[in-house]
Amino acid sequence: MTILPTETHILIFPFPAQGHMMPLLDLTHKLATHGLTITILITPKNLPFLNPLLSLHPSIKTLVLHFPTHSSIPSGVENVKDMPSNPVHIITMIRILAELRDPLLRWFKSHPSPPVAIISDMFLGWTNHLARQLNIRRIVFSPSGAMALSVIYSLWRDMPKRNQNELVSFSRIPNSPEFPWFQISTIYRTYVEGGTDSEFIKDAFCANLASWGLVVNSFTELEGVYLDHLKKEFGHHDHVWAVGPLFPHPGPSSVPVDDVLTWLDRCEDNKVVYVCFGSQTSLTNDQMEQLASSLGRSRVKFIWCIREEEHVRGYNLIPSGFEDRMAGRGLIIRGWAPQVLILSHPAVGAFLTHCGWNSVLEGLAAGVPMLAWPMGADQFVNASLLVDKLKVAVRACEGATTVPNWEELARVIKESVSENRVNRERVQKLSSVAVDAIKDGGGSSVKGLEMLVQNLVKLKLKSSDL
Ligand SMILES: O=c1ccn([C@@H]2O[C@H](COP(=O)(O)OP(=O)(O)O[C@H]3O[C@H](CO)[C@@H](O)[C@H](O)[C@H]3O)[C@@H](O)[C@H]2O)c(=O)[nH]1
Repeated sequence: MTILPTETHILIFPFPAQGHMMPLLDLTHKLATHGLTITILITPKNLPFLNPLLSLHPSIKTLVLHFPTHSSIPSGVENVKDMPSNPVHIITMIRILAELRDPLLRWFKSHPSPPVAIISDMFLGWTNHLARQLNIRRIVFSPSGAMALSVIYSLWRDMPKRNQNELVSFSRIPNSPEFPWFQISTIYRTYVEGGTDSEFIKDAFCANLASWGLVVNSFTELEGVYLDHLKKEFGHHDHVWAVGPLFPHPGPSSVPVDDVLTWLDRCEDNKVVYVCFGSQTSLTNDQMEQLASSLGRSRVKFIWCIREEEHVRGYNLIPSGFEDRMAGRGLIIRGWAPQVLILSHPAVGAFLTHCGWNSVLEGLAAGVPMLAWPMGADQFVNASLLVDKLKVAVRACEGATTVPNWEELARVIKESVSENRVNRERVQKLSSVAVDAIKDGGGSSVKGLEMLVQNLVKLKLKSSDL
């Protein structure tokens, strides 16, 4: 019996944070291109994020479920981007989404041809329990890289405690990485044995490990050793698929995209520093002041994207008069910048980044050397991959609360666009490897995606046999 991809129905369940949603939506686009029948679970306020995807694939259905209410999430907020940048809020978001379990269960039970698998974000581990109850498969989607995911899994499985030398060692992971305690993800560091939220999160990560499959936004040529490690840890060797780099689809920008590109067109190649800390991170006003001083004194051209977070005082304040003083030399974007377009412009010579995994992949794919300022989550692991292993970045600063010294930062920024940059050639080589990985007709991630599709179609075949 042959099953067509269109007869295979899957449910996509993104976690509502830009850095998690956007790569999963690109994966969804690729799965739809392979002909699968897809439903995406979304809450009302996040629905507009699907517009670019739905206009490309009108056949994709949405399952819109009301966002659960919670005393610490203001009414109307349904996405991490609208919450203050604090890991506590992410934990609340992870916890509260589990309340969608019952409505989701009812939807499955009433659907004439329900999905045979759920592909859900790694922050939605509870969906594995639901999938078991429904006798279907759950596939974890990791928006983080394979090295970072190896560290995350290792933490929740082995539960290392804070020790005297403040160093956590991961001896089973290739190259035995070690990280100081403060660089370990806050979600793990704030774990309290027996605590309701903590035990829920622990159970969710263990459920990820027990899931049927794993899709990673990475590619073999970049993280092969860590992908192999995950395959061993995961137990199902052939159920780990690397499909990256995945990219965000063009969405709304806070400034006219043409204005930004025209501004860049007027700059010399490789001379502009692009500064952006992702969709969740805000700088304190002290950090803003030092960063502004270092950009100002370094005399480089720059684009600085600053997250808009109107409701939080003490953050994201641009020093008075700075913008006027920098007119012509620096472009400040408040809100959302067209990051992928900026990075791929030849004028951009360096990227000061918090090392969120999407930014890392976008910087690599564009062949732009990076200045690493990891702040939290998986970013210290990503920074160590970039700086120590791949040697395509240098350290600029580290820590969410660290106030950099402007002179030191100005020096690093200035050097990043100087003539004698050492790591530009290396990152440009990696860029072509990244592009090859997603090239039709043999790219490693294209093959990964095909294997994933085949496995999903086989699931339908098995369910039809029952
Ligand atoms: O003005 C902006 C700001 C961001 N982006 C895009 O937003 C994404 C940001 O993702 P990422 O760089 O990964 O940062 P975060 O938003 O901080 O992502 C969270 O999710 C990532 C994936 O798990 C983790 O690696 C990070 O540590 C975590 O903070 C990227 O695609 C950017 O291109 C824009 O297009 N314009």
